[in-house]
This record gives sequence, structure tokens and C-alpha cells, in this order.
Amino acid sequence: MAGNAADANRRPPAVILAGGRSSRMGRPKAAVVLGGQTMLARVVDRLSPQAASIAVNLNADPGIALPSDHPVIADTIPGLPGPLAGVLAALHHASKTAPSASHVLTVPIDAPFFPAALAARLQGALLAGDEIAVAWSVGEMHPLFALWPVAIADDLEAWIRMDEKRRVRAFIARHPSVAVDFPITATKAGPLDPFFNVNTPQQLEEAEEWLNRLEDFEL
Ligand SMILES: Nc1nc2c(ncn2[C@@H]2O[C@H](COP(=O)(O)OP(=O)(O)OP(=O)(O)O)[C@@H](O)[C@H]2O)c(=O)[nH]1
Ligand SMILES: [Mg+2]
Repeated sequence: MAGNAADANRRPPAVILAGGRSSRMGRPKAAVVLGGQTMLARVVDRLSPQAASIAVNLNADPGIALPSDHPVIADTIPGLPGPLAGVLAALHHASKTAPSASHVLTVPIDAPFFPAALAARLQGALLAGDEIAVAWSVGEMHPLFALWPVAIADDLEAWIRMDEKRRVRAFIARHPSVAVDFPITATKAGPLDPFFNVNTPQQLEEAEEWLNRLEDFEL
């Protein structure tokens, strides 16, 4: 029964993945300002109603004041081996701080328009309860928008150490998973993929334009 009080109590712990190099942006994406707000503040605001707790995965100081109520966690595997290292840090953090949680939710730092119903829909799609629930839109998987079972931490660690390219999709394929398709957001300027990804200064400009045009967009 989606949306009842019991569901609210089962909101998952969440981790914002901001531990990458931001090399295409040229500065830490957590600190980049969009619509007068840092990406970090924007993603925290979007996630807060959806999550029982929020931690931020960072491996370097982004040079902005960090929210004191959201702990910062670093990768437990050194050398910036890719996004799965952030997922692993999220799983370790959840098992320590939320031992009763079966899953942890991850969202990357660079997709400011992600769905308000992300957590609820991913959670509602779990069948046996031990799956990875992964977001899709427009026929494409968004593997860092996912609910990860805490129990797969050891397998993930072994995968990161073994798979040369630390492939995210190939790791997901090793486990039971459910795909959750999210609709396109309608805007005055046409359809917007809610997982629109801001990797470059040019995409930041595009995101500013989308922000100006958004219609019926619930923040
Ligand atoms: N913890 C951790 N997160 C990473 C790592 N590499 C990428 N990420 C995160 O994975 C997500 C997707 O990565 P990208 O969009 O390529 O971000 P990025 O690696 O910071 O940026 P580029 O250097 O431009 O590729 C972002 O949320 C990154 O913060 C890593 O080595 N460790
Ligand atoms: Mg990206």
C-alpha cells in the first residue's frame, strides 16, 4: 500500500555519490551552483523527504560548507576506482548506522531533476526483497539511482578488486534485480528526462535553462 504511514517509516538510508573526479566539469560538482543553489544542497533537498538519513560520499573537500547533519563518508577502497567504490562505501555506512535496513539508496550528485518518487517507486518494486532495484527512463538504465541490498557488500568488494573496469551494469547483472521505469517530466519546453545528467559546463547551462522552463515540477 504505497503512501501510507508504514511506508514512511521504511524510507531507506541514502547516500549521495559525489566521490568522483568531476574532470569534465573542471571543479567539484557538489559545489557547482544551479539556480542559485549548490548541486549538493539541491540534491539533499530533493532526497530529504525520501530518505531516513542522508550521507555524502566524497573523497576530496569540495570547498563549500557541508551540511552538518549529513555525515561525509570516503571510499574504503583507495585510488578512485569508480562509482562502485561509492556504492560500497554506502553499503558499509548503512550496515553500521542503520543495521535494520535491508537496502541503501544511492543517487549521484549530478542529476538535479531526479524523481520525487524515486525511493518509493524503487522500494515498491522489490519482490522477494533481496533484489537490486534500478531506475530506468527512455529505455536506458541509470544504475547509480538504485536500492542496493546491504547483504551484497562482500560480493561488491570482491567485484571491484577483480573486475578490471569495475563495470556497474555487469555487477548488477550478477544479482537478482528489478527495473523501474520512470516517466519523462513534462515541461513548457517539452519532455525532460528526469535523470538528465550534468557532467560538463555546457550541460550546466542546459540545466539552468530547464530550470527556468520547468512546469508542474514539484521540489
Ligand atoms: N566514490 C566514488 N565515486 C565516483 C568515482 N568515480 C565516479 N564517481 C561518482 O559516480 C557518479 C558518476 O560519475 P561521473 O558522472 O563520471 O562523475 P565524475 O567521475 O565525478 O566526473 P568525470 O571525471 O567528468 O567523469 C558521480 O556521482 C561520481 O561522483 C570514484 O572513484 N569513487
Ligand atoms: Mg555523471
